[in-house]
Amino acid sequence: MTIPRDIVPGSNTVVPSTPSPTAFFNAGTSPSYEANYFPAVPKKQLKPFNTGDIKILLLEDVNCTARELLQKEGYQVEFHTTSFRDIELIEKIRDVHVIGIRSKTRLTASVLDHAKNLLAIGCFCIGTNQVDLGYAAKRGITVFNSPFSNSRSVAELVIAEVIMLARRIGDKSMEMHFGTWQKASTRCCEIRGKVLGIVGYGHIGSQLSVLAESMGMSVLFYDIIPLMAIGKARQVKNLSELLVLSDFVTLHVPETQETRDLIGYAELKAMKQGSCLINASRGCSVDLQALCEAMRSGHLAGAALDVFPREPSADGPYFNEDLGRWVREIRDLPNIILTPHIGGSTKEAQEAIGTEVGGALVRYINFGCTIGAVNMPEVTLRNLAAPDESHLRVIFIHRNRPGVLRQVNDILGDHNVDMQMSDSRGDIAYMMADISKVDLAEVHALYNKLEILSCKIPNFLMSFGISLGLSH
Ligand SMILES: NC(=O)C1=CN([C@@H]2O[C@H](COP(=O)(O)OP(=O)(O)OC[C@H]3O[C@@H](n4cnc5c(N)ncnc54)[C@H](O)[C@@H]3O)[C@@H](O)[C@H]2O)C=CC1
Ligand SMILES: O=C(O)CCC(=O)C(=O)O
Repeated sequence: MTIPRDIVPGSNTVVPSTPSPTAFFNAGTSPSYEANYFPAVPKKQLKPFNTGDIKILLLEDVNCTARELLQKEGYQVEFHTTSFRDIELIEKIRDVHVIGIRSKTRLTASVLDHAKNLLAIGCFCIGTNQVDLGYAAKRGITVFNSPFSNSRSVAELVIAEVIMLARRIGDKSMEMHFGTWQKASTRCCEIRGKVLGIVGYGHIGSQLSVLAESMGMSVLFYDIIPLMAIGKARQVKNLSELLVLSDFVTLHVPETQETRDLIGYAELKAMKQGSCLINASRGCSVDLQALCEAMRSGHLAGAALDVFPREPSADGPYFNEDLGRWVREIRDLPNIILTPHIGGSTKEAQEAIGTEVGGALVRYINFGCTIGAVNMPEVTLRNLAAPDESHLRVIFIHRNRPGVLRQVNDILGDHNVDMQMSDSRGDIAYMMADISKVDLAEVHALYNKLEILSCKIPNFLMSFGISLGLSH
């Protein structure tokens, strides 16, 4: 078993520091980012570890606000504009401590098994369906996302699409690009007075509801939970009722077992003759074969798709049959707006996401704070103030079993436990404690005692705090 290096050469600070699954920090404050969060406390100067040793891999063109924020902390940041497929991803993820992705990179259990040092995953988006959240938690890997920074952008795209479909703008524009002046506007209508049916009335659905009403539409929504309707919107009892009554149906549900093929043959048949379908949630929610048939038969007048069951991993001429036979069929249909998963891709949204997720990662890496995590209990402690040099922050991620805290506190008990917080989420519990009167020489012993507790999350390589300490 390895033990943590405890002294930064030339300084008197404790190094083993990162929070997975047993880690130690000098409790205190971080150089830059943290100042915004705990401004009132006279800060104890903290250098919890050599931030230059932290390796961060950012994929899928994560916004530069995040890159800058992470670089400013001194981390090593490797940046790529694309996502990677499994083999390449496995190579890349092997040694990094943090990976930042958007919606395309699939972090399955088998990929995560190769990530020997991984502490945290930043999903720079809303959806987290691309990550095996449960498995990550079992491995002590904390996952963060940005729950609503791009909601408005998606809602605005959808409202634009409602108008474009009503006026068949996609086709008109295409004709003009090919040199055809065709002024006929049969089957074009205003959206005022039409019914918008929203499936999933969460952040995006409810924002869209406000926009749609302000443009004179009537809004119905269906959600699996009872929700307060905004304005004059009305919640309907079931999906069928919504489908029968709506002129435009738009999906804003997460990817789950229940939302897979939510709209198939039967649902499309139930939709009003001449109505339109919009999907900017996840591709697997609509059976595309059924949609193509409904469009070809004229039952549906139009559709807008921003998401697809399979999407290319890089930009380029890849929206072709390699993704599936449905691509050809869809590309050939009239009045269908196709966009490359850009619902959340605005300057405002991406900057906000970069700052939010980047910030959450910094707080986690530097302080073990899990606020904003989607697969771990949310735990934080206030900072210790100057000038006490003998404080240590202990993070212990463990299985949620009776008696664990007693064991842990037996070990910490020779010191003063200034602050402690513990919370659990399912089978995983997260304990953070700030202890004082710790001699640096005692850190190894403390670490070793915690390390052998059977309830600790098994970590095949003893994780980052340790390997960082001893590997060089
Ligand atoms: N196209 C794009 O670029 C983007 C797509 N998205 C997708 O949109 C989804 C929704 O985003 P938010 O509104 O922020 O999520 P949210 O979590 O705020 O709302 C989702 C709503 O769907 C409801 N829901 C869940 N299962 C349902 C079901 N079977 N039937 C009806 N309602 C159901 C939930 O109760 C909740 O109210 C995300 O999960 C993501 O996949 C999000 C952002 C950008
Ligand atoms: O912008 C992206 O890459 C993904 C947006 C999205 O689908 C999400 O936020 O869930």
